[in-house]
Amino acid sequence: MDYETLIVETHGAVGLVRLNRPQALNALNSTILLELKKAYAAFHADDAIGAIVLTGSEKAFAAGADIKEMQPLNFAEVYQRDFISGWDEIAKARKPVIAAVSGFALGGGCELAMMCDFIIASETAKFGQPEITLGVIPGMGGSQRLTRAVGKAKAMDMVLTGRMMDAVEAERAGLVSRVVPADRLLDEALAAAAKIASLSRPSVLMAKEAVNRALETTLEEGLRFERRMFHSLFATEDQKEGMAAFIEKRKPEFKNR
Ligand SMILES: CC(C)=CC(=O)SCCNC(=O)CCNC(=O)[C@H](O)C(C)(C)COP(=O)(O)OP(=O)(O)OC[C@H]1O[C@@H](n2cnc3c(N)ncnc32)[C@H](O)[C@@H]1OP(=O)(O)O
Repeated sequence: MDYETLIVETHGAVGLVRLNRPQALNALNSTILLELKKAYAAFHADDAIGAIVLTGSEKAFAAGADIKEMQPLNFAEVYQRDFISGWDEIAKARKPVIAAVSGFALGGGCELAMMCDFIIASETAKFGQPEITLGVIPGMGGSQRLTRAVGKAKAMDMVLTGRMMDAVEAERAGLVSRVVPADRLLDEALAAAAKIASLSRPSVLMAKEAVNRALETTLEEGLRFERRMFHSLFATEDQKEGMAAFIEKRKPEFKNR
C-alpha cells in the first residue's frame, strides 16, 4: 500500500507506523488521518500482527493539528462536519498500540499519543496542549485524557497556560510509562510491542479492555467486568498451555485461541 504521509513497516509480529510529514513537524491533517486509519485497518486484518508502534521523527512526534488547515474554517463548517471526530476511530484500535515519542508532542500530537495504550518517551520529548495560545481549546481529547492521566492540577496548568512538559516531568506525572535515551527509543518500543505480540492474543485484548474499563466505570462494575473476562479466559487453549508451560518449566506456545 502506498502512503504519502506515513512510513508503514512490519517488524516480525509488530506493525510500525512512522508519521512522515517532516516539512510541517508531522502536523496532523486530513491525509494523515485517512492514512492512519488505513494502516491500522491493515494491521488489524493481519493475524500475524500482535501489536503496533506509532512514532514520529526525532524532532517531532507531531506538532499538533494542522493550523494552516484549520485557520480558515468557520463554526458552521466544523460543527456540521463534526470536525476532528474521525480521530476517535484511532483511539478505538483493538490491538495494543505503543506511542514512541521523541521531540514535540503538542496539541493533537499529545492527544494522539494519549490515544495509544502507553507512551514510551525519549529524553528529548516535550508534551503540551498549547491550543489556548491559538484561541481555542484541545479538541481531540486533551482536556479529558490528560486529566485522567495526570490529574486535575497538572492538566489545568497545561491546558490553561499552554506550557510544555519535558519527559522527566511527564514520567513523574504518569503521562508516560518510561523514558529512554533518544537512540534507544524505537528499539525499546519495538521490544515492548514484540513482547506483547508474543503473548496470548485473547488475553492481551481482554487485558486492554479491562484496563480501559477502569477509566469509564465504577470500581464495583470494573471489578465485575475484570472477573468475568478472567473467567472467560479459562475457555481458551492458551490458558491451559500457559499454565502447563509454567508447571513443566518451559516456554508456552500460544495459539491465540
Ligand atoms: C487538535 C486541536 C484541536 C488543535 C491543535 O493541535 S492546534 C496545534 C497545537 N500545536 C501548536 O500550537 C504547535 C505549533 N508549532 C510550534 O509552536 C512550533 O512549530 C514548534 C515549537 C513545535 C517548533 O518550532 P520550530 O521553530 O522548531 O519550527 P517551526 O519553524 O515553527 O516549524 C517548522 C514548520 O512546521 C510548521 N508547523 C509546525 N507546527 C505546525 C502545526 N501545528 N500546523 C501546521 N504547521 C506547523 C511550521 O509552520 C513550519 O513550516 P513553515 O516554515 O512552512 O511555516
